[in-house]
Formats: sequence, structure tokens, C-alpha cells
Amino acid sequence: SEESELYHAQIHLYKHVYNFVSSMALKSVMELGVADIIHNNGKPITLSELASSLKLHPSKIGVLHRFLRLLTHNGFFAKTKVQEEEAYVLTSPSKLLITTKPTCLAPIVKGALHSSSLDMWHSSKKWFTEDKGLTLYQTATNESFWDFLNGNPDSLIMFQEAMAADSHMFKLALNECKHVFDNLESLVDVGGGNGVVTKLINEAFPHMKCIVFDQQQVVANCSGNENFNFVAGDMFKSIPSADAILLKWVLHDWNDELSLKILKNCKEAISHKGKEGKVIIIDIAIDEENDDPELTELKLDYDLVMLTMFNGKERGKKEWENLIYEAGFSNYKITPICGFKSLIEVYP
Ligand SMILES: Oc1ccc2c(c1)OC[C@]1(O)c3cc4c(cc3O[C@H]21)OCO4
Repeated sequence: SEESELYHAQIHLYKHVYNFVSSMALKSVMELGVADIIHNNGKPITLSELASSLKLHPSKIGVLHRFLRLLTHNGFFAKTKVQEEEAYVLTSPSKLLITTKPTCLAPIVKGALHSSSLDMWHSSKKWFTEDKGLTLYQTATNESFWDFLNGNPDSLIMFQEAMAADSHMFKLALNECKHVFDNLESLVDVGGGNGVVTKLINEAFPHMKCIVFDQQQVVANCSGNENFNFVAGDMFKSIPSADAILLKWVLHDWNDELSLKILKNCKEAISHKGKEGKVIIIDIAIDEENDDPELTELKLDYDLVMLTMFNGKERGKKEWENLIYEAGFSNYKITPICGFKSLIEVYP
């Protein structure tokens, strides 16, 4: 009937209006360290045990229950019985919040839901109606997000910890894609931050000369060893030569013009000693026809996050191909990696 269509449309609209509630409830339990308490408890935990571990005021026990109810509904916890009393256990998604595990993604939850990423959205109408090429973030704050990070050490650390957290997932993927790094004598990790990915590669391939290449203020107080070094520089100017250049979660921060600039400098960097060389891109590849709708939604979410914060973008397979050929490369190969990213091997 017309009414039921209207009522369903209403539910769809309200659900999207309040999607932020589940995000912020997740951030709340992350900040409280709920996952660590349940993990360290070693068995299902009752609400009162959890509340006393958290040293909550008695008036907040009901609050905790209702937060856990929503997050259980959304798959972050599960309910069981301990001597007839309800108890909570972690699920795979909340196990990613255990801070003692290398797969901990709490830093991403913290960074992505930081006020610096959220407040800017209130300026979107101003941003849409202006004719300037600013990001939403710049429209809201009058500075670029990169300048914000470089001007606020705590936020830069928060950002780097988020990138590093995501890189530990790469460790699992490295086992699947080891062959990509075979026979490489040297590798430069462009935008490698504090070097988590490069370290993982260096540990897997100790004879490979690995360089973390990033901005001065990022690598300034980082030290390496004989096959693992930090080099400061500007990827838009020139990139140190190597057999392979790694670009993990870098190109999606930049529009096509600037991404082309980076890729051309990468091509320059691998065309030494006449060797084959390769560029290894690890980034999101949108694939609406083959991906399940939930995965596509995550990729489209990231596309708007990159757009609003960096004037960057997530790219579909065709867009990656156009960019790679435009940069003068002759061939490439895309393989899915880490669940929602792809590893794109690019050959000169
Ligand atoms: O190339 C990337 C990859 C991921 C992310 C980037 C840029 O910025 C947006 C983001 O949502 C984000 C924003 C942040 C943050 C981490 C963080 O992770 C997310 O820490 C502070 O603000």
C-alpha cells in the first residue's frame, strides 16, 4: 500500500540519520577498553562484572547495558549465559579492538571518529556553493588536513598510529602476496610514515634494502639499521631509486593530477640499471558489479572521506587503468588483498 511504502521509506531515512549513533557507541566502548576487559576476563563477563572493572558509578550500569545492547544487535558482542546470568563475549569485529593484539584497529576508530574528521561536515553547504578548489576540511578550518596534522603533534601521532594499525593487517596479507616481493634487491615505501609496512617486508626479506620515504617532519626522529632506513623528501619532486616502489594507501589521498605526478616520479625511480622494476600500489579498487553491497558501501564511504579531507578519491578498476597508462606504464595486474583493498602491480 502507499502507506507501507511511506513507512518503509521513513524507516530507511531515519536509520541513515542515526547511523552515527552506532559509530559513536563503538567509539565509546573502544575508549572504555571494553574489549580488553572481556578478553582478559578469559570467559564470558556479566554486566555487573564489566561495570565494576570499568569502575562505573552504579547509575551508569543501565547506560552500559543499553550501549552493549545496540552494539550486540550490530554484531560487536554476543550474549551467553553464566550460571543462569546473561554474559557478554567478543565477536570477530570487537576482537579487532583488543589493544594487545597486532590486529588492533582501535587507532583507526579513534582517528576516523576524531572531531577533526566530523566537525567539518557542518560546513558542507558552504563548501558546495563555493567556487574554490578547497577540501571540505579547508572550507571548515581554513587549513589543509595535512597542515593540521603537521601543526598538532598529537594528531599526527594519532594519524600515524591509525595507519600503522591498518598496516598490521598487511602482515597477514603479506603471506598471500609474498611472490610480489620476490627477487627485489631494493624497495622504497613512499609515504611509509613510521615504517610499519616496510619493517614487515624487511623482516620477511632481510636481504632487501628497504627505505621508508616520507616528509621531513614524519621521518625526522626515526632510525633504522643497515637494510632498513628512513629518507626524508618530497614525493612530488623526486623519489629514491629502487627495484620497487610501494604506495600503500597514498594515491587515494590525491586527485588524478597529483597522483599522476607521484606515479611519474615512481616510474623515474624504478627505471635505473635498465632493470624491469615495478610499482606496487595497495589501495581500494571500487568494483560495484562484483563486490557485495556492504563492501561497496565501505569503499564509497572512503571515497567521500578522501574527497572531503584531501580532494582525493577511491578509484574503480577502469580509473586505475587510465591513471596507470596515463603515467606511461605499459601493464598492470590487480589482486584483492586485506579484505577491502587491492594490490596493483604496475610495470614500466
Ligand atoms: O590514507 C588515509 C587512510 C585512512 C584514513 C585517512 C587517510 O584519513 C581519513 C581517516 O578517516 C583518518 C583521519 C584521522 C586519523 C586516521 C584516519 O584514517 C582514515 O587520525 C586522525 O584523523
